[in-house]
Amino acid sequence: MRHAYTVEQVRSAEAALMAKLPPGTLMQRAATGLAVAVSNFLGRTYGANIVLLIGSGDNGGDALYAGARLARRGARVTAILLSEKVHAAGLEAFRLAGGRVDTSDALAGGRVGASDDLADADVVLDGIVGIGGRPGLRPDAEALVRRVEQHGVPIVAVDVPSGVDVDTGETPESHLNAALTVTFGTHKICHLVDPAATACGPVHLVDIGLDLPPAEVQSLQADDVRALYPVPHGESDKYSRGVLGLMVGSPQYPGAAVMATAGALAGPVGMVRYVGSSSVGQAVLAEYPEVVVGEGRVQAWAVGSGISTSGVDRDRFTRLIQQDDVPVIVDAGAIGALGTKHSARLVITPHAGELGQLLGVPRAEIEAGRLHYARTAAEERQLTVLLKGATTVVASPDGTTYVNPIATPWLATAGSGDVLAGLLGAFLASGLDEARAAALAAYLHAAAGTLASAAGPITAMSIAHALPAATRHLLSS
Ligand SMILES: NC(=O)C1=CN([C@@H]2O[C@H](COP(=O)(O)OP(=O)(O)OC[C@H]3O[C@@H](n4cnc5c(N)ncnc54)[C@H](OP(=O)(O)O)[C@@H]3O)[C@@H](O)[C@H]2O)[C@@H](O)CC1
Ligand SMILES: [K+]
Repeated sequence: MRHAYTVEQVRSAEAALMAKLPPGTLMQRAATGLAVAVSNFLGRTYGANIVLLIGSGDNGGDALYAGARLARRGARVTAILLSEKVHAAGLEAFRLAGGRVDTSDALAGGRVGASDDLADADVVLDGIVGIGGRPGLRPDAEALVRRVEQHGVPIVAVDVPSGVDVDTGETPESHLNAALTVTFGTHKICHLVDPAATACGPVHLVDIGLDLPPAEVQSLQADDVRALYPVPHGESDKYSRGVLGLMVGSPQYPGAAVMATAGALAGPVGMVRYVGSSSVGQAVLAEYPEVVVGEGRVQAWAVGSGISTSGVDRDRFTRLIQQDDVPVIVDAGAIGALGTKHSARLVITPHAGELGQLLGVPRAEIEAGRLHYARTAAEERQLTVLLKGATTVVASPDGTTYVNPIATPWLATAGSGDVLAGLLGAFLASGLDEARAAALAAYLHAAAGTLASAAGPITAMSIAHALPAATRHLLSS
């Protein structure tokens, strides 16, 4: 599991550890890990041209100490100071190691020399601001960063890409985009949550020995998927593996029922029941003869994919969400049919527009604050939210939050959400709790999309068809 923490949690863990160690130990651990990561990124150190952008805090201190190490190993390292006040001991160590300080009118924004340094750089280290910063780049920093981008020089962000909101993953102001982020002690929320997560690039974690409380945000990794996946055993039968009821698809969108069924049958479920109009039932049977069409006992329901809100059978839906023994996935049109009260355990699977409608918030605001709004909806409505998007967020009413680590823009294809609803239903019917079922489904759906897209553009059915191979690969690796 990958865990992410708030700045406050990181600061108090750092303070507790620093109290037990000689002064400066943590920064030296951070700087050593950073220098190694930069060397690995470059593939060489001797002779490399490295530029440091240095802000006023300890983030700049990390970069200066790492720069000193790289200079001692033969790199040509130049620091551009963005503040009159920088980490004094770090600057001294940097100078002693042979590091150069670019003084070319740096604070006034002229930067003739800085421009030359940047044009020749193999990499730029962003030590402008770390977890102590406010979102946004100041004009000086912004001008330099844009120049780095113009020269096409890759940026390694120290701890976090400067400008992002560390605790929310939001990017309300200008920020930089890193080719690699090297962070210390633990992941922070901006490393996992978009849009900031995209700005981080790959994230390399340097262990500095922090002792941390339970995490704010978690992200499943391949070994978690292996541990959680309900693999059938010798005593399993179709009922104990779980029966999923699908109330999805409509005469207008019969394909949604076929795609949700495809997703469900590629999951861990023992049996799928279809309940709905006979023409849609026939379409499902034509593709999947193993489906049982008609009423009967189920361990979970998936409702709403391929049904408009006006097409939802309100009486039936209200009864489903007022019982308390069978969890219900509420997708697409059914999200719009949700009232304020329910007794069943619910998982809603909106995209940003649907969540916006539910909360009365513009779609763009949801996109910019995905974590916040997923959590708000989960808490206010007392249900689990799987918010679809480039990075899928799962938030449950008790605060447990997962962020899907795999993003593939190819997943944005018609019917992809129907496959996901079916797959999620399969995990829920197999007995997993809502948050884990949603996190697993999002992970495998994205893994299957990634696998399928290796051969080019994908359709929803190709995602479903790649699910068994993606699952097999994960379970056997
Ligand atoms: N603590 C530890 O044990 C360890 C910490 N470590 C490292 O320390 C980092 C945190 O250091 P930190 O607390 O000094 O904060 P940091 O982010 O460098 O600077 C904050 C200052 O920047 C300024 N500023 C604010 N917003 C800004 C903006 N948008 N753009 C530009 N400037 C802005 C503002 O000062 P001002 O300029 O306003 O006077 C503010 O005071 C952490 O990320 C990690 O790298 C590691 O060594 C591991 C051990
Ligand atoms: K930084």
